[in-house]
Amino acid sequence: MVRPGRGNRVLMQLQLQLKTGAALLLAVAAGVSTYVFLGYADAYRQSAQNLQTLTSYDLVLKAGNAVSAERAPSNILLSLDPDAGQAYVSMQADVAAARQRTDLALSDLQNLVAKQPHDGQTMIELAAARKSLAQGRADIDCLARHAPSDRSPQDLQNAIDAMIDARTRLDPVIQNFYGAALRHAPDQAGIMQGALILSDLREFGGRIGSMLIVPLSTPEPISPARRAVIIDLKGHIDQLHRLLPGRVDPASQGRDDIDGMRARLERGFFGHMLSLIDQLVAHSGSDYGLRAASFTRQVLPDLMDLERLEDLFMHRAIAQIAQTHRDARRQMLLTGACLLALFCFLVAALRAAESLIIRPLLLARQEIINLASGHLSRTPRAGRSAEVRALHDAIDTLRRHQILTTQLALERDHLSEALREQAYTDALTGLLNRRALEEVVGDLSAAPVVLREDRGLILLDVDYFKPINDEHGHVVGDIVLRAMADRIKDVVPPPHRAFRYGGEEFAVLTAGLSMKALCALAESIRRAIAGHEVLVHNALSLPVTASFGVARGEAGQSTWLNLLKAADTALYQAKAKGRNQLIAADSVS
Ligand SMILES: Nc1nc2c(ncn2[C@@H]2O[C@H](COP(=O)(O)OP(=O)(O)OP(=O)(O)O)[C@@H](O)[C@H]2O)c(=O)[nH]1
Repeated sequence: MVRPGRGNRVLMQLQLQLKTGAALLLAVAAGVSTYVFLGYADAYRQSAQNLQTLTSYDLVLKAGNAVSAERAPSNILLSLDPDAGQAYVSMQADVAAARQRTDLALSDLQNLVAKQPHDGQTMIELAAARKSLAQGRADIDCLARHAPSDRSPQDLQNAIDAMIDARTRLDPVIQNFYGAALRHAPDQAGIMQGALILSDLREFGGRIGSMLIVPLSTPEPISPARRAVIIDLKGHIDQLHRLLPGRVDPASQGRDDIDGMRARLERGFFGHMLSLIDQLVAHSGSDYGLRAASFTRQVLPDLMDLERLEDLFMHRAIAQIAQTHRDARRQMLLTGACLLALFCFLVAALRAAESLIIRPLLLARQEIINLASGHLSRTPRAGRSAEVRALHDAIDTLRRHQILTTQLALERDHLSEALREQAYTDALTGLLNRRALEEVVGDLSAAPVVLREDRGLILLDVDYFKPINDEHGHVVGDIVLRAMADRIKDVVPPPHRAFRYGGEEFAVLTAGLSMKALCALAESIRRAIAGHEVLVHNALSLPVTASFGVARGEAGQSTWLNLLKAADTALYQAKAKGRNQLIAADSVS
């Protein structure tokens, strides 16, 4: 039995399961991808912040170095005579260039501090540093305009101290940025600390040199106070030297990388410069053999090496963070792209499952239902996969079988109908036979059957038929019988029915006719028979008559047996009365 509702539900459930499965898969994938994506997004955001922090830290170190470095050309200028000509003018230009670099670095730093949420103290310290720097520069410019002999040692020292003070004012600013950088990029702490140490070494080395400018310029012995400062600074330098990271390999001294610079520092700053200072301190009070300008020029390359190494340190740290930043961005984009691709794949898979599986199954199911319901024509199909094609082949086989079965059933019905007709038809006349009448009347030997509706029965028998047979033969007799049947057929209208009752005897069974109408019908038959001779062939035509017995039974009162008896008796009477006439029986019980 076909159950369309259930089949539909199964397919709907399959569709729902597919969608639920895909949604679950997508949710899990989305969850995992989002987790990974957020991780990379966080790393991306963090690395961007770290990069910003390190860049800012680099900026503040550069500003500190610029302030420290500005002292070298200033110190040389203070040891030159304004009448020295080109050397003086050239050094003035160097000082101006150094000041420009310092101003630029400080402006960058100030802009940075203004943008970032640092405490107001940083701005105050920065302003104080600029103020000291301006003071130092004014003092230097003032002193530089006078002949060396007119420059008092104290004024010189004041100018140098103002420049040192400017750098000292920057220390808390640098510490602030260092602390922030450590918090944001703790994995770069070693490099950042190394850079800070180098910046401090640059400053302390510069300060020792500055402590010697006045004695070398005057020249005069190094005062105990200056000596104490120099010893203190050397102590700091020793401490920082021990903390300075990096492997010292003399073999790498010629290279420009971190190891090369580190090796050069050992030989230059920690070797040559500190030895030179020790020598000058040891010669205090005698001839130093060196003036301030040449001293400064000798130690300047060692100090600049400190700056270069610091640059290398910071560059490496920034490059590493920048790489992390790029990696995080790439991974973030990759994860996002994978998530999108997965989403598109699942949607496409769902759509494909719907068009390649669900829809073909639904259509195939409908086609099977149609076949089962007797609609044998092909319905629209979908799907090209081998499995669906196999299903369609199976449906086609089923259709062919259904068509064959239907044809066989039709043929069987036709055959049954033909057999049935044959069984109830008289072969000679084509009228219904006696068996057909008995089918209506029932078994007369059993209990009498009362009529369920008004019935009329006309029995007619051909008169003197035996002589026809005898005289002309049975073939002619058969022709006469067929002619009788044709005339009866012509006269008896449906739904009344005519039968060949046996031999040369016929019966007409009517329903719902009154006795008068019944007699009129019998009379019509009689006239149709008696009115024209039967044309056997061109040379022979035979006059034929028949006798009629007519009876009528009423529904619920008469029985079939009595109706037949009454009609038969009436026929007998008609024969007896001379034939070619009809006799109507009395009411039948
Ligand atoms: N040719 C032919 N003759 C048949 C057929 N069936 C019965 N007969 C003949 O019909 C004849 C009937 O004759 P009867 O019973 O003596 O009746 P009748 O000669 O018609 O005389 P009444 O009926 O008394 O007028 C018989 O000779 C049967 O052989 C048939 O199918 N074909």
